[in-house]
Amino acid sequence: MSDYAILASGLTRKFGDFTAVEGLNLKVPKGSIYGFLGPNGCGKSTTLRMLTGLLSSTFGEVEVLGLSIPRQAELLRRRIGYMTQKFSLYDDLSVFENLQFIGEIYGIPARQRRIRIQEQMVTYGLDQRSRQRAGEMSGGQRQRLALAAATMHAPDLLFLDEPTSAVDPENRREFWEQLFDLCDQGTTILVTTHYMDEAERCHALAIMESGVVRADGPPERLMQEMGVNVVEVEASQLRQLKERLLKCAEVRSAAQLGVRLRVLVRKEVADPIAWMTSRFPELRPEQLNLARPSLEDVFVTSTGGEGRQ
Ligand SMILES: Nc1ncnc2c1ncn2[C@@H]1O[C@H](COP(=O)(O)OP(=O)(O)OP(=O)(O)O)[C@@H](O)[C@H]1O
Repeated sequence: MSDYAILASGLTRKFGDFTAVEGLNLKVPKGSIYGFLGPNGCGKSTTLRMLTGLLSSTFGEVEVLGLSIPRQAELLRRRIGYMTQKFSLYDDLSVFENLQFIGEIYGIPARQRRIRIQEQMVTYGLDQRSRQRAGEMSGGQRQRLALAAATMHAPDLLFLDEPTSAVDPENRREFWEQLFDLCDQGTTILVTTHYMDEAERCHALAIMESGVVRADGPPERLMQEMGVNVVEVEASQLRQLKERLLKCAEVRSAAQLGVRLRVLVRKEVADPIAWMTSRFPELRPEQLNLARPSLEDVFVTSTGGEGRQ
C-alpha cells in the first residue's frame, strides 16, 4: 500500500492550443493537508478536476487512493468528497434536506443516514438550523453546510476548491480548525487557495502560475530556500527609495507595507544591511531590520518574472 493518497506525473491539460496545466508532478502523503496556491486562472480547478476524474488529462499519469484515474474514477467517487467554489447546495432545500439528499446519492442506508445527518449537523454547528433553507443562510453557514455535505460519506480524501473565498476571517479560522480535525481522523485534504495565510497552514503546497508548478514543499522549507534575505526599511520618501532599489540587480522585489518597505535582497549579498547602507548613504543601520520570510515572499520570488511590485 502506497503512503501517498495522490500521485501524478507529467499531468497536462490542453484546451485547443491553450495549455491550462503543464507537466504537473504531485505526491500528496496520506493524512496531510496539501495546498495549491496561485492566482485566478493558473490552473488549480482544472488540476482538481483531473485528479477527481471529472476531466480527462491530455497527457500524464494519475493515481488516487491506489486507483488509476480516469479509468477507475467510478470506484474513486465514493471515497472522495469534493467541495466546489460555488458550494453546490440546493437553495430551496433545508439543511436537513440537503444532507438527506447527499446521503441518498451516496447510498447510505436510511437508519445510518439519519444518525450521520444528526452527527454532521452537530459537528458543523447546524443542529439548531436543520429546517432553515440553504438559500437563507449566511456565507459562513453555507460553507459549513457544504463541508458537512462533502463529508457525509466520511471520504478518505477531500478536495476543496477555494473553500473560504466567500467567508470572513473568523469563519475561515474556524473552518481550518475543522479541516485539522478531519485530518486528525485520517482524511487527506487537497485545497486550492489564493490566500497566503491559508496556504501557510498546509503541511505542504505547490505554488502555481500559468499552469506550471513554480515551487513546492512544506511552507517552512520554501521560506528557508527562497534565495533572498528580507530587509524591512523604515524611512521617509519610501516611494522614491523603492524605485531606486528596484533598479539594483541585487534586489529581487520591494513592496510597501504601511510605513515600511519590505525589500527582498538576493542571497549573494552576504550582509544585506551593510550593502544597503553603503549603496544608500542616507539610510542609517537602525532604520533597517532583517525580517522573517513569509510565504508571500516565496510567492513573489517564485512567480511573475522578476516579481517586482
Ligand atoms: N473547458 C475549458 N475550455 C477552455 N478553457 C478552459 C476550460 N476550463 C478552464 N479553462 C482555462 O484554463 C485556465 C485555468 O483555469 P482554472 O479554472 O483551472 O484556473 P484556477 O486557477 O482554478 O482559477 P479560478 O480560481 O479563477 O477558478 C483558465 O485560463 C481557463 O480560462
